[in-house]
Amino acid sequence: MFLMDDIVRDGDPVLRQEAKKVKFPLSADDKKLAHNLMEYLEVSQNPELCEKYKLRAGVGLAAPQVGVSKMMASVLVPNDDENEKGKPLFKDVIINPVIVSNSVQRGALTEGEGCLSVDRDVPGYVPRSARITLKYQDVDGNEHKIRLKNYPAIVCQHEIDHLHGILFYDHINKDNPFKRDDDEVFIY
Ligand SMILES: O=CN(O)C[C@@H](CC1CCCC1)C(=O)N1NCCC[C@H]1C(=O)Nc1ccccn1
Ligand code: NI
Repeated sequence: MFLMDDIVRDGDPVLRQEAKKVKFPLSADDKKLAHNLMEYLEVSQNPELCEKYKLRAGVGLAAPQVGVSKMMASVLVPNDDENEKGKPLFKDVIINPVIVSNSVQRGALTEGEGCLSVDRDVPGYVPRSARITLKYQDVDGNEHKIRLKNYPAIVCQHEIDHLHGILFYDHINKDNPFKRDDDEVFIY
C-alpha cells in the first residue's frame, strides 16, 4: 500500500518527465501498480484509515507521483451529495489516456488546486478545459471514450498533466494569478 513516504515531491526529475506508454496485456507489476494507485485513493478517502495511515486525502494519483514514469493514473471523484451516497462521480484507473477533444470554454476550481507532490500552497486559478472527451484503456485493456465536465474533467486534466511532466502551478497566470476571463466557468 502506498503511504505519503512513497509520494515523490516537486524537485524530483521524474515529475518533469514524459511518461512511457503502457503495454497490454498488463504485466503483473503494472496490474499491482494500478491496484495500488486506486487503493491509495480509497484508503485516503476513508476518514478512519486516512487518519490511521497519516495520508493526505486525494481524488487522483498518477504513476510518476510514486516514481514510476508510466502513462497510468487513478481517479476517484466522490459524489458528495447525500442521496447518491457511495456512487462516485468517476472511478477508474486511466491508462494511456488521451484528451481527444476539449471545449473552448475554460473552467477552474474556485479554490485553486493543490498536489500531493507539491508541499506548498500556490494560490491562483488553474485554467483548464471546462469539458473534455477522454480516451483511455482500463486495466483489462478495454478502450473507453467518455465525455467529462466540471470536477471530474478538472481532476482528469490534472492527472494527465502529470503524465506529461506538467504541474498545476505551471498554468497559473504569473502577473494575475486570479485573473478571470468572462467566459470561464468556476467549479466549486
Ligand atoms: O495528482 C494528484 N494529486 O496531486 C492529488 C490531488 C488531485 C486534485 C487537485 C486538484 C484537482 C485534482 C488531490 O487530490 N489533492 N490535492 C492536494 C491536497 C488536496 C487533495 C484533494 O483535492 N483531496 C480531496 C478532494 C476532495 C475529496 C477528497 N479529497
Ligand atoms: Ni497532482
